[in-house]
Amino acid sequence: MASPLFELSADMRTTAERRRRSHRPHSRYVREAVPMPEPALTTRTPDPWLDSAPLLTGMDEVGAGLLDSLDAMQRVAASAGRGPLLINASPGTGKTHLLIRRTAYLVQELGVPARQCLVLAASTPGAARIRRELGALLGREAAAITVAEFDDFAAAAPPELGHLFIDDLPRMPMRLFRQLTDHRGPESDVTATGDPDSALCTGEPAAFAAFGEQFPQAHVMRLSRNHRSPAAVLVAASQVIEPISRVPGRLVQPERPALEGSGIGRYFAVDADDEKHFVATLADRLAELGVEPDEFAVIGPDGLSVAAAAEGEYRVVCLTGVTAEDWPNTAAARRELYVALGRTRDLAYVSHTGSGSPLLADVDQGLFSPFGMVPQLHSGPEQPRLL
Ligand SMILES: Nc1ncnc2c1ncn2[C@@H]1O[C@H](COP(=O)(O)OP(=O)(O)OP(=O)(O)O)[C@@H](O)[C@H]1O
Repeated sequence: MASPLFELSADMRTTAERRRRSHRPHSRYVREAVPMPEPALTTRTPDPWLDSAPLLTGMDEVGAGLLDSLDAMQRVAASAGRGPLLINASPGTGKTHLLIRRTAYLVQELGVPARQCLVLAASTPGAARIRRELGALLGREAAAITVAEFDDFAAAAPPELGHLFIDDLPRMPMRLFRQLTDHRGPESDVTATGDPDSALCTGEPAAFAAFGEQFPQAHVMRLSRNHRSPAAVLVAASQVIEPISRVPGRLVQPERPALEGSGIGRYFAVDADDEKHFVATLADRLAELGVEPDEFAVIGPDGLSVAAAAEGEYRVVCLTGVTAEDWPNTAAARRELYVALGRTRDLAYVSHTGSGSPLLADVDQGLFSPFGMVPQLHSGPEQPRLL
């Protein structure tokens, strides 16, 4: 049963009734007030080891300890031998998680000197995460590993020819890629990760494309198990990116537990004020359910940009202002929608006035839980038809 908290406010009901009354008699749609469904949140954080165990039979001796939290494909990639390696996989498949463990594994198990490792991340939070997790895995030895973000490193002196790890290669500026790789042979020790579909740049992500030319013998590995988002969000994100994907035919397998009612909430707002009211109501309800403010990302005119949100992952992502004007059917908007949905751990919402972005029409409508003033097919008397 829906909680009374999600009933529409009295003034919204009045607006709804006014609209219904003013509806033209031959119109096919009327709007019906639907209360917000109760947010479906996970209570359990998956245990990487238990969840991956059935697939790891026979592999449990490989990198025991350091690689325990990896699934089978991640473990194969993390423990690969020397030489160039490219992990091409979608958001939430654990590319960064894997890169960190590969670095630790090479240092601790294969004897690669820590001071010869250079790990580069696209952003400050990304570099901080890598530093923190390497510290937890390697202890004091981690301090000898250079971890930097692209922007800082671009200004620094060229590195020694050690093992190079690049997280989020599609975002690397081409000049930095050249600076780092021009003097390296085709069999150099370079591990890079990335999803070309997530690059918000216009045109091909140049450094990602150049990796294959610079290192033609690189092993390219794909990861299909998604450890971040629920199935409904993954399917919707795949349907949005599919027409323009740079990696056609990519498989995505959800690993997060499926929850009842865990579709994508779609709020049909009456106007801008109503949309703001919805976001505030949602924020209050999530707070009551124990969702911390930094676990709830509002993306839109009054919230984060997609690029800013792309640095993190959130239990709840709410995309506001998803209108035809602001989210037209363009490759850039499509990519942004794919990236934004991909930040979700538990629940995603989209909200808009009017009928919404045409990109939403590419998503299987059964994946949405519509609420607010939802258009309904009018079941009035049939119109006479010409024979
Ligand atoms: N094998 C695993 N078992 C359980 N959780 C995992 C596993 N691998 C990764 N995760 C978790 O899944 C989430 C996504 O991982 P991560 O951020 O490394 O993915 P990513 O592919 O780098 O994502 P993005 O491209 O969006 O930055 C994180 O919360 C991470 O802790």
